[in-house]
Amino acid sequence: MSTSPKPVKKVPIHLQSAQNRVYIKNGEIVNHDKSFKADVYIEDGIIKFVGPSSEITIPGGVRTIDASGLMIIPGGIDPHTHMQLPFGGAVAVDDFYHGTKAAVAGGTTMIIDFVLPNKHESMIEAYDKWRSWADPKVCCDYGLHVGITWWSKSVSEEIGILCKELGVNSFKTFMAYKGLYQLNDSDLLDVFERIRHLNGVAMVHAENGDIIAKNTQRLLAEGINGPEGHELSRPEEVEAEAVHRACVLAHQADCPLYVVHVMSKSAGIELARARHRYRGRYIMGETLAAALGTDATCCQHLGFDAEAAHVLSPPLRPDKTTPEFLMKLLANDDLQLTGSDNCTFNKEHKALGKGDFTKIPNGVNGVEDRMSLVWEKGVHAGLLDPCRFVAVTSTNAAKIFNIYPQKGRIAVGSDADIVIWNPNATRTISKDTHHHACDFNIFEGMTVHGVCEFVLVRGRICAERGNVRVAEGFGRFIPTPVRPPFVYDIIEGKVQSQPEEQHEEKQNGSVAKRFAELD
Ligand SMILES: C[C@@H](CNC(N)=O)C(=O)O
Ligand SMILES: [Zn+2]
Ligand SMILES: [Zn+2]
Ligand SMILES: [Zn+2]
Repeated sequence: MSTSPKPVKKVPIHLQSAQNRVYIKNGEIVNHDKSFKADVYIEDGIIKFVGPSSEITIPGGVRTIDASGLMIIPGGIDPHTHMQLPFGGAVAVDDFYHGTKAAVAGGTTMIIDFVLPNKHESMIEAYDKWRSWADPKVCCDYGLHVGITWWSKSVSEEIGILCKELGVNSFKTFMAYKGLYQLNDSDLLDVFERIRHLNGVAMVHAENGDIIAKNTQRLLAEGINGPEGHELSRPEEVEAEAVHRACVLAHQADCPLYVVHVMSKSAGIELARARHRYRGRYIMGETLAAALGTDATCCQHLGFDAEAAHVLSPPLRPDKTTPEFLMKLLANDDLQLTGSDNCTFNKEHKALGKGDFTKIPNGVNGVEDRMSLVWEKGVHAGLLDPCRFVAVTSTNAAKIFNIYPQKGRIAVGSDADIVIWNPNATRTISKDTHHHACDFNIFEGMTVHGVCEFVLVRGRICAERGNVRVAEGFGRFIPTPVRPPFVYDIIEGKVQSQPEEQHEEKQNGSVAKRFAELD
C-alpha cells in the first residue's frame, strides 16, 4: 500500500451555481464499448467527472450514492412509443405523463414517440399537436418521429421543414393498415428518395397490407372473428415478404432504413440477409420487449380479454422459439436495438373488437419492463454481455437518431441520464404494481433479473429503490439532427461497416449456416 500521497488533480467545484449535485461512488460503469470502475460526479444535470475517487474532492451538501456491487449504465432510450395515441376509435391510456413515469420506473430516461397524422392532415400541424400533448406532461426527455401516412408534394415540402427547423430526422412509413396509413411501392420509393436527400432516416412498418386485407375478408366471411383471427390474417411470411421488399426499395433509393418492430424469425432472417447483402449499410432493425419476453401461446384459449390484450401488429408469433431467436439476432448485430411500441388500451377499449378482430385497438405495454426483460432474456440467459445490453437498450438508438453522446453514454459532458442497475436483484411483473395507466400487463407474473436501484433523469433522482418521484413536465423535447454519422458515414463510404474479409466469412459462413435450417 503506497504511503506517499499521490498527486491529485483537484477538480474545481463551482458550488454557488450547482444544482442537483450527486456523487455516485464505487460503481462499475458499463458503456456500450467497455466497462470499468469509476466514480461519477453530476452537477446541473450534466456529468462533470468520471474517474477515480482520488482525483476529486467532493464538498459537503452533495448527495452521495454508494453503488458498490452495482452497475452504472446510461439511461434506457426507447425508440418506439405511442403515448395517448388516438387509434381504432380509442385513445391509448398511457398518456405522456403515465407513460414516461412508467418508463423512468423501469430505467428508461428517454422515449422517441410517433406523430401519426391522419390522411391529408398537415405533417406540421400534427407535429404541433403532439408537442402540445407531450411538453406539459413528460417526466423524461423525448424525441419525435413523424409518420408519413400519405404522400404529396406538400408532404414532401413539410418533411423538409421538419428536418431543417423542427428537430425531426426520422420518418415512419407503413406497408400495412390499408386505407389508413399504407403507401404503395411507388410512393415508398419517392418517400425514401426524399428522406435520403434530406439526410434523414426512413422507418417502416413492414407487413403486406394487401394480403392482410384479403385474408381478413376471408376469415370474417368464414366466421373467424375472434382475436385468433388477427395473427391468422398476417402470418410471419406476410411480415417477412414486406421486410425484404422494404429493404430492396430502400437500397434502390440509396436510403438508410430502420425496420421497426421485427416480430418473427422469418422477418429477422430477411433483415439479417439484407444487412449482409448491403454490407451492413442502409438497414437497421428493431425488435420489441413483447417479442423478446413472450409469444402468442401465453394467452391461447384464455378468452377474449386476455387474447385481445396481446393484440399488436405485427402480432406475437405462436412459434415459441421466436423470443430466443430474436435475442440471438440482437447478440449478433443482425438486429441493433429494442423498443417497446408501448400503446396501451384497457379492457373496455379492446372490447370494441368483440365479434370483429379488426376492431381491436392494436397495442401492448412494454416501456416499463423493456430494460428488465432484455436483461433477463439476454444477459441473465447468457446471450448478451452487459456492454451489448447497453448498446441495444440505449446507445444504438442515440447513435441512429444522432443524439450521441449527449444521450446513451456515461461520459463527461453527457446528460446525467443514469441508471444504477442491480443485475442480481429480481422483481415480479404485475399490473398491480406497474406504473402504467393500463389494466393489463402482457408479462404478468414474470420474475426478471435486473432492477433499477436509482434512476436519474438529467441529474434529478426520479426513482430510488422502488420509490418513483417524477416531475410532470420535467422532460424536454430533444431535437434529432439530420445526417447521423453512425448511419451516413457508412452510406457515403467514409467508413466500412465491417471489414470485407469479415463480411465474406459472414456471407459464406455463419449467415448461410445460421439460417439454412430455417429455409
Ligand atoms: C399503430 C402502431 C401501434 N400499434 C401496434 N404496433 O400494434 C404501430 O403499428 O406501430
Ligand atoms: Zn407499426
Ligand atoms: Zn408502433
Ligand atoms: Zn401474456
